[in-house]
Amino acid sequence: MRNKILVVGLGLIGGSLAKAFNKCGFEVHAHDINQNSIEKAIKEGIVKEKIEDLEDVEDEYAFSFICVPVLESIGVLEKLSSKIKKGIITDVGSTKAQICEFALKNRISNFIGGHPMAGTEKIGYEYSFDTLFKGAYYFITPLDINEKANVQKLKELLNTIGCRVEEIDYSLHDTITGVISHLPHIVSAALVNMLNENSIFCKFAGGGFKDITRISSSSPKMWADISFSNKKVLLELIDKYIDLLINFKSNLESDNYNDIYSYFERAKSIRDKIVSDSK
Ligand SMILES: NC(=O)C1=CN([C@@H]2O[C@H](COP(=O)(O)OP(=O)(O)OC[C@H]3O[C@@H](n4cnc5c(N)ncnc54)[C@H](O)[C@@H]3O)[C@@H](O)[C@H]2O)C=CC1
Ligand SMILES: O=C(O)C(=O)Cc1ccc(O)cc1
Repeated sequence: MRNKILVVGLGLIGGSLAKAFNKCGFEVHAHDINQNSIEKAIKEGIVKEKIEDLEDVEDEYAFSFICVPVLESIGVLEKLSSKIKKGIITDVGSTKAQICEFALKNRISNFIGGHPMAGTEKIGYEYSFDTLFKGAYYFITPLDINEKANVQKLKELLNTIGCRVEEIDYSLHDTITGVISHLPHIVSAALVNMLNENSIFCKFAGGGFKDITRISSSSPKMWADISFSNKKVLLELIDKYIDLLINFKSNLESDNYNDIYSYFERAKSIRDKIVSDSK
């Protein structure tokens, strides 16, 4: 049991975890509704066993990772928690309040929420790679019902694949990721949605446009799920964002050069600091 890991959802994140754990000597079993990714992973020697149906899961895993889109995660947790009683169940979902509140309500004390702050705009196992989490922040959101020893075990596992683990309250997590990840995806998609596929705008879209819109090539299912799962936070953030634009618009209308200058100056200084601090 000590070296067995189950991955449910063998896409970009599940596949990258499977590859990283396999490299560290763990035996990985996997379940996915898409058989192609599992078969490829078995051929590559990344996954040892395919789990056809979650009803058949044995209580033999030290860790089970739920790596499906967030609105699917609770259903998977419900099934897994009826089978896995000894090992730790965790997830990688981009939102944490919904699943943690489900675990609290149902007293699933072996569930610890998680979220790697690493990824790409690509979808599926074929784009997964074993070093995705190396040096990346990885949030975990322990609950009062969790055993401290289990939280420690999860941290140690994540450290072995190179993650910088940060413990955080699940609700604060959703506010932070709303600001730095979820709202930017909505804005990025809005900029692209201002064009239409054949327009002359697309022809001339250059480096800057491609930089700010790279993430709009991400999975629509994943981002629709995240939007609904973090609805309350996002509704507030969208209002704040609209206020910023309205303020910019009114400064432009009234030829207020100084405030328009300050808008860009403030953004440059914050952005430059983010980049230099992360070096
Ligand atoms: N893509 C990214 O950059 C990041 C994603 N996440 C989170 O990771 C999770 C997975 O995302 P990705 O790996 O990017 O998506 P993905 O689309 O590459 O992989 C998801 C996999 O889950 C499978 N799946 C879907 N529903 C299922 C179900 N009910 N039962 C079993 N398998 C099911 C799909 O067939 C697919 O193989 C999401 O919750 C997302 O919020 C977290 C950090 C970064
Ligand atoms: O491609 C990118 O830069 C991302 O934004 C990756 C990402 C997507 C979702 C997450 O919850 C965390 C990271």
